Amino acid sequence: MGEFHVISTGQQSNEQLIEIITHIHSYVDAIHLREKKKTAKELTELLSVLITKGVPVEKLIINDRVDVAVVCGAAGVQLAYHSLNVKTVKEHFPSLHVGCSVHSLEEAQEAERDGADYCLYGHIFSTDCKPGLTPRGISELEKIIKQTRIPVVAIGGIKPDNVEYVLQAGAKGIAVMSGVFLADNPVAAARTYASILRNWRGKHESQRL
Ligand SMILES: Cc1nc(C(=O)O)sc1CCOP(=O)(O)O
Repeated sequence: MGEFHVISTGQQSNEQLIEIITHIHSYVDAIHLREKKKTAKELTELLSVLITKGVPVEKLIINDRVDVAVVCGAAGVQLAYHSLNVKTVKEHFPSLHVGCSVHSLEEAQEAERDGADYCLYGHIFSTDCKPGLTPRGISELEKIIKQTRIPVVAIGGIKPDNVEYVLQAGAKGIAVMSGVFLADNPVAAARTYASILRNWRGKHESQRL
């Protein structure tokens, strides 16, 4: 409970990403490199520098590029509808942590059947990253969580003041893009989310004792 995923925007240079990620990795549980415009070569160079600078491979998740994830020893991949399918990736790379991006109950259940380790479901709240699309909202999130057995991480418009709602709905965690990578101060932003998640975990773990 209370996992913190951050997702790169695809709008930043390797230098900017290195600067941000080397300063925030200790506050987060997973760093998704969602760099659709970067070549395999640019991505592997980025990963190589991040790893050399001490970013743990266990936290590195590569969006879509199974080849890059495997070659660089990243912990996982995040697959979308246009990616290799979850089942194929799991068959070939059983030790790779596989997340699947889903937008409906049917897709979440399919991801589960195919062996995904978790799914990212969104977008929950309105976000500039999905202009013109209606957000799915908390009650849909809750419905999906109740009807799937794999962990559901909530994405889309997650800001410090709405984190609690998605956790209350039963999400395994949150995934944040602009709230961290496009913040004026990404380190302070990451620290803020991490602190909210830590408080939430503290409160809920003590309630279970
Ligand atoms: C990358 C992505 N996927 C989504 C989905 O619904 O699958 S929403 C999204 C963007 C999330 O950005 P922000 O945290 O800035 O709202």
